[in-house]
Amino acid sequence: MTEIIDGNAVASTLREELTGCVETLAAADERPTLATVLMSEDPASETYVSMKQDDCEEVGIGARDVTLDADAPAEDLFEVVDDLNNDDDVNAILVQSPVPDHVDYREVLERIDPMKDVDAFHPENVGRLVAGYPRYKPCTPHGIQRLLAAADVDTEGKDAVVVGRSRIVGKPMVNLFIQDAPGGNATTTVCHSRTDDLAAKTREADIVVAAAGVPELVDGSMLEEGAVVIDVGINRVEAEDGDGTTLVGDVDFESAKEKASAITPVPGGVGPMTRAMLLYNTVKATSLQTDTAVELP
Ligand SMILES: NC(=O)C1=CN([C@@H]2O[C@H](COP(=O)(O)OP(=O)(O)OC[C@H]3O[C@@H](n4cnc5c(N)ncnc54)[C@H](OP(=O)(O)O)[C@@H]3O)[C@@H](O)[C@H]2O)C=CC1
Ligand SMILES: Nc1nc(=O)c2c([nH]1)NC[C@@H]1CN(c3ccc(C(=O)N[C@@H](CCC(=O)O)C(=O)O)cc3)C=[N+]21
Repeated sequence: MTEIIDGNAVASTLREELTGCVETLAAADERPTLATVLMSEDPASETYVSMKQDDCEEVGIGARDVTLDADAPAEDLFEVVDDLNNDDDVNAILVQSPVPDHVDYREVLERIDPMKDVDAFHPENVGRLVAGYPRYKPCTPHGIQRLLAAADVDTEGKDAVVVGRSRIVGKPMVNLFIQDAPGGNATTTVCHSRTDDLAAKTREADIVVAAAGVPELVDGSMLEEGAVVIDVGINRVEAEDGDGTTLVGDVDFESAKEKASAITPVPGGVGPMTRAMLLYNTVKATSLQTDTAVELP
């Protein structure tokens, strides 16, 4: 039987556990606060940001939301980041990507206080991760590690193939998989758009993480029997019946399910875990900044 890994359930348990940490911090008068910054009129970005705010409310984390016009000057965004950096009531900052073309996202990321950088995209946090002593683990790959653990998948000694090498998913996933730490010690191959014969690579894998942004790129014919399949893709495509749009992953779920021993669905797989790990990092950030000990789940 193929296990369908329930990201909503794993995320919900984690949120419940984090509520206790938030209470501990609040009792010390240090209730965590996450600021999200949205500079986009993209409906998907608006949805994610509002979901993050609902999550915060559920676990008792304070939410600040800053919205900027997509055509505002880059300086406005820099100023918002500076103000949030200097605001002692804000523990965590997330600037939703993508930002408009006239804004250099790299400059934004370098400006965020690394202690408040709960995405873990600041070069200091990336460097720490690569060097093997992460402060914050990037939310999506960290969430994937938690999903694998919840499905009793031991990564040690396994062959993992990561499809995609982005800053947000592929690269940090590779870095977590190759750490000598729980959830790591996998022998890891990273594939991208110039990879020759992707199917030959994925067929060698015990664990496939698909994060290419290409609808249903990985299908059952590209998998070894018994592989564990993690679908990161969130692609809104036209519904097959021509009636509106529907969400599909980077994996062809139906054919992949026939081969996989365990697989994440879209929606309800990696997405909810990304959001839960953001709450986790916000709690961790608050604990680090205030020297208030919490037992992170
Ligand atoms: N569930 C979640 O929490 C999250 C989901 N996502 C989703 O995950 C997907 C990937 O996101 P993101 O990493 O930001 O995307 P990017 O577009 O930044 O990166 C995509 C990566 O996939 C590679 N790629 C593209 N086409 C192919 C192909 N045909 N074969 C092999 N590799 C390919 C690209 O290669 P190259 O570098 O050569 O261009 C690139 O490295 C998207 O659907 C996104 O919406 C993203 C973040 C969080
Ligand atoms: N600075 C920054 N940090 C991010 O972490 C970040 C970002 N920018 N930009 C965009 C991507 C994408 N991302 C998702 C988070 C949750 C879901 C999620 O919860 N998805 C639900 C369904 C969503 C829906 O219905 O549209 C699910 O998969 O079940 C999806 C995608 C975070 N991102």
